[in-house]
Formats: sequence, structure tokens, C-alpha cells
Amino acid sequence: MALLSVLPVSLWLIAAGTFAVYHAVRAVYLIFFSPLATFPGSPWAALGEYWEAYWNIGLKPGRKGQTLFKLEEMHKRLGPALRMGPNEVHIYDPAFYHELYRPGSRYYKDPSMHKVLGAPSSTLAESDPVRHKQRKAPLEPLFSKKNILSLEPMLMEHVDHCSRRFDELFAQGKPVSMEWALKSLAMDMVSQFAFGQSLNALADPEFKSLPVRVFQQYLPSLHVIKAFPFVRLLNSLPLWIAKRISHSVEMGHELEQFAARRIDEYMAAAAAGKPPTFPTLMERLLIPIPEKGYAVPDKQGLRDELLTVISAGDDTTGIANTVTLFNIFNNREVHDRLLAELKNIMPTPNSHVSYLQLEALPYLTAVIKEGLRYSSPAASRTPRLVPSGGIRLPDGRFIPAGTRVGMAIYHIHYNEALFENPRVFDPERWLQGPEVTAERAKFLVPFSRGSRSCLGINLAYMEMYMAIAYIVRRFDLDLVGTTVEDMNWDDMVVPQLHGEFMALTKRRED
Ligand code: HEM
Repeated sequence: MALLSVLPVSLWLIAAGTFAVYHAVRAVYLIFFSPLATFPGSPWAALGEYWEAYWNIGLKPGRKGQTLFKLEEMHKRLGPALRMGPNEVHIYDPAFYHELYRPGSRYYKDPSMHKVLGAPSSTLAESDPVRHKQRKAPLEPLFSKKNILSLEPMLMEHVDHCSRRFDELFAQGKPVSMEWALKSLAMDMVSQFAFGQSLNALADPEFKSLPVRVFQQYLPSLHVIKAFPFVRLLNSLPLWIAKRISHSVEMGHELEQFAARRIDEYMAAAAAGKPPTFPTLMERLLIPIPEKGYAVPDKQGLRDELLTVISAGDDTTGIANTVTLFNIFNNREVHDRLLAELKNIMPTPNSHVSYLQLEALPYLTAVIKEGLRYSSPAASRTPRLVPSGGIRLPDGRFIPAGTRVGMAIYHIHYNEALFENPRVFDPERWLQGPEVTAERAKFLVPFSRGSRSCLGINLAYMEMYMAIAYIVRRFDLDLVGTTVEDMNWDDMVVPQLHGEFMALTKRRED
């Protein structure tokens, strides 16, 4: 008020007029004269984050996490390239996928996306290819198939723990929320891999331990942070204030503290002479590799790395397993065929087999491929920057260097030209002979492709094979009031299901 009265009214009018004129001129330029003006799309998208925020944040009921689906519908009407932002084009053309996301691609990640992720010094967020290679140096051997195979006993322990919890709840007559249970399973596996000690999320009575809730409830708020970046600052408020503002802010606050606490605990355990029994992420991150340019990051860097690996590895695998298991138990034919195949190598429900034996099963493999296609846990677009010189699209239109271009994995996996009846869960599509399957597999891209594809792919596959095989072989899940509609989802960074997959977890007798 004091400032208002100090400045003369005329100055305020000039300031307001300048602001209005600037934005009017900017709007006219962006909509009609920018080099991207030839691309169709909503004028709101051309002006800023408004259009995406409108469809993603849910200002109106039913308008949450919808940008992905809205884009699909608009591409079908308006063509393969749409204006998506003042400096962004969205592409819907499978042929372009392998150009954008290929090994050695010159389309680098957009550094401005780092701010949204909130972990700017992680490997996931690094855009510079040289620095990215350096950051990846300690991680690559850790995520190699050879090393991941050495984790099998650890993963098995968690699957057994999950099975015991299912027995306990069945004995009490309580149905299990499969999504929370499977996210807890993924959390225990990934946290033990990261720190050498699991967070024991499976022990929570309802599988709703704090870390699982934090990731589940915090990720959707990234849509809000993208549109209104200042919201991230709320995460640094003291907890008692955060709690009063909103549950998401409280969860964001918890997340900020989470990795820092784990790092301190890890250091204390290591100092007390309690080394982990297998190589962990933390351990690797603390060893410099000068010949590969890797220096140990500061505490913030370690925190960023741990947060991104745990969030990349928890909800994704959790949702893939949830959706795949629902589709198995909701489809008798798929269920019976899979169970019969499993019985060949696991004669009793208590049988144990090696992961490599599971991996060699053709029908289980087809079910897992279809589960990854169908669930598309990282469905949204992953933007990159057009390299110097710009690019010319097949229809002749030019996109200048520095423009953000992105494609969404969901748009590949649900493209009718690539996958007939994409909304049908059909493992058969992966059993059509080696040539057809190999051709289809080129467009099975749940982990993306190229130098920036998922580092955790081997771990994710092992988790999926073991969870699906053992749960199907051990339990006859009885769906409790869960319908196909419950499995519809909104794109809240990871798929957020409309309903719950509830099941009574009865042990099989044979
Ligand atoms: C079904 C499960 C999973 C899916 C579908 C998935 C998907 C993806 C995708 C699409 C990317 C690329 C993101 C981008 O282009 O920005 C990615 C990156 C990454 N994922 Fe996964 N992921 C899964 C599981 C895991 C697991 C279990 C871990 C680790 C424990 C993990 C760790 C990472 C890391 C570290 C990156 C960054 C790689 C880099 O930038 O070099 N992911 N993931």
C-alpha cells in the first residue's frame, strides 16, 4: 500500500500499459510470425504453459493428466507435428522416434526441464553428452546384466516377504491393494540396491509407508511445478508450515529430506563397519573414476542421484506389475496359459527357479512385453532440443535449431498402425514368429532408446519376471470389485489409475 501511494498514478498507468502492450505484441508474434507459426495447435499452447497446464493440472473435474490424450486426438485431426509451446513442437510419427532417440543422437535433453525434475545434478537430468557420459561411468557397470544377476537372491527375499504379507492379509480376510503392495515391493528392491538396506515398505500394514506415499503423491505435483515453478520453493518451508498448506507440499518437503537422511544413515552405517553385502549405488557413487572424468558429487549431487534412481525405479516398475497382473487375472485364457507354462518349470507353488529360467519362457516373456506396452509407465513426452542447422520434416516444414521437440512413448505403444487393437491386452502379438516379433519389437520402447534410455532396464526386467512369475504361480488372485474402468489412468508423470486393483490373495494348493 505504501509503495502504491509513493508512486504517482500516471507512473502506474504507464507501467501497466507497457506490460499490456509487451504481451500483446509478444502474443501476435508467437501466434502469427514465429518460425513455428506454421504448425497447427491451440493458440494458448503457442503463448506459454497455459494449454498444457489446463489439460494436466485439473482445473476442471476430469481434466487432470489429459495432455497426452488430448495430443493424440489433435494429432489425428491436425497431422503429425503440432505447436506445443512458444518454442516447442510435438511429433506423432513413429519413423521419427528412432531419429530423435537413437544412440549418439544430436538431440540433447533440454536443460530447462531440469528445473521441473528438481534434481538438476542427477544423471537423468544432465543434458550435456560429455558430462552425461562422465556421470554414467560409475552406474553402467552397476546396472549391467552381469551385476543385476548377482542381485537375484536379494530380489527373491523381497518376493518371499511380499508373499508372506499376502498370506497374512488373506488369513485376516482382507483384500490387498495390489498397486500399493507392488509399489512397496519395487521400493524395497530399489532401496536395497541403492543403499544396501531396504526401506522395509512391505512391512507396512497397508503397504502405505511414507517413502511409497511420498513418491506416489509427489510425482503428480510436477505438472503444477512445470506451470508455476515458484511452487517448488514451498518444499523448502519448515515441515509445520508445509503441512498446513497442502498434502502435496508436505510430501514435497518429505522428499527433500528423504535422500539427505538416507545418505547420512548410509555414511553412519559404513563408518560403524557395516558394509553392504553387494555393490550398491551409494558405494559406487563414492568412488572417483578419474580416467573416465567421474568425480564424486557433493552432497546435493548424491541426493539428486538417489532421488532420481529411486523415483525412476519405484512407481514405474510398480505400475507395470500392477497393470500386467490385473490383465492376467482378468483374462482366463491368458491366466491359464501362463500358469500352465510356469507349472512346467515350477511343479509346486513353493518351487524356486532361477531368473534365467524364467527369462527363457516364451509365454511369460510375451506377457511381460505386452504388460510394458500396455502400461507404458513412462508414457509422457520426453523433450529434446533440435541440433544446430535445424531439421526439415518429411512434409518440408522446417524446425529451427534450439526448438524443443518431443514424442511420447504412449503414442507409439497405442498407435493402431503399429499395434492392431492397441487397447486390447494381447500377449499373442509377441508370438507371431521371429520376423514379425522383431519388427514389432522395434516399437516396443517403454525404456526409450538411445544414449538416454533407461539405465535400470535389466533390474526392471528382473523385478517384473520374478514378481509376475511367483505371484501367478503361488496365488489365485480373486479380484474384489475391480473393473477394467478402474485400470483407466491419467498421465500424472506416471500413470495414475482411476480405481484400485483389490484382490484376495489365496494360496494355490497345486
Ligand atoms: C518398468 C520400469 C521402468 C520404465 C518403464 C523406465 C523408463 C525409463 C525411461 C523412458 C527413461 C528415459 C527418460 C528420458 O528420456 O528422460 C528412463 C531413464 C532412467 N531410468 Fe528407468 N524405467 C524403469 C525402471 C527403472 C529402474 C528399476 C531404475 C533404477 C533402479 C531406473 C533408472 C533410470 C535412470 C537412472 C534413468 C536415467 C538414464 C540416463 O539419463 O542416462 N529405471 N527410464
